[in-house]
Amino acid sequence: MGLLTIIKKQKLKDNEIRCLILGLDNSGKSTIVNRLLPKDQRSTEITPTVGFQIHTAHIQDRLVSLWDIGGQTTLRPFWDNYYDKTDVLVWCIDVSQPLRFDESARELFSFLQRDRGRPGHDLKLIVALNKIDLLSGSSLTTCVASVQDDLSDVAGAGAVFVRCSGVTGQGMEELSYAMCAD
Ligand SMILES: Nc1nc2c(ncn2[C@@H]2O[C@H](COP(=O)(O)OP(=O)(O)OP(=O)(O)O)[C@@H](O)[C@H]2O)c(=O)[nH]1
Ligand SMILES: [Mg+2]
Repeated sequence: MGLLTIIKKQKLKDNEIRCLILGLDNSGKSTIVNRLLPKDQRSTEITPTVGFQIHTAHIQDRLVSLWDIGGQTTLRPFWDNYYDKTDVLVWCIDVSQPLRFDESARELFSFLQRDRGRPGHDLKLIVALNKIDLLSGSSLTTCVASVQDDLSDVAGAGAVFVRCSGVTGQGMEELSYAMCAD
């Protein structure tokens, strides 16, 4: 391999972001990841993730590896394995399911227990308030306020909240920007 090729590869690597997408089952993680991919690489059908899937995409001029891990109860003990090398954690939550907000907050808390010094330092935490297309008007306002209330203490002051819909694509630009902004 020539020196130029090595330098080019290193540059690409330096610019790479490792993004971990976690959250409860059915919150829409894989649907969001699918939306972040170029149109010709998107799946037409998303099924519950058993284990994990890794995709790589150019987002906002950065090379991003997207680690999409299944959220079913039996898979959650394995989440820890992915924490260490993560640059950006996208915590996905279904805003249309207020009955699961507590469970989501508890799981995020427990996950961050691994190393609470990281968020806001070498780990960017983004909370994706997904499925906003299922709510409108005052119910959307109420649910978003409630979920932010439940999660903001756990997520910490530096966390960024983005409203989005993996199905309609609303808010995906903001999510991409939040993932890649310095
Ligand atoms: N209306 C609506 N439905 C969504 C949205 N995002 C995901 N869904 C639906 O929610 C269901 C679950 O989506 P997935 O992307 O498989 O959820 P997941 O979080 O990856 O689930 P696990 O892999 O089991 O952890 C699917 O039927 C999706 O079509 C959204 O923004 N709006
Ligand atoms: Mg999935």
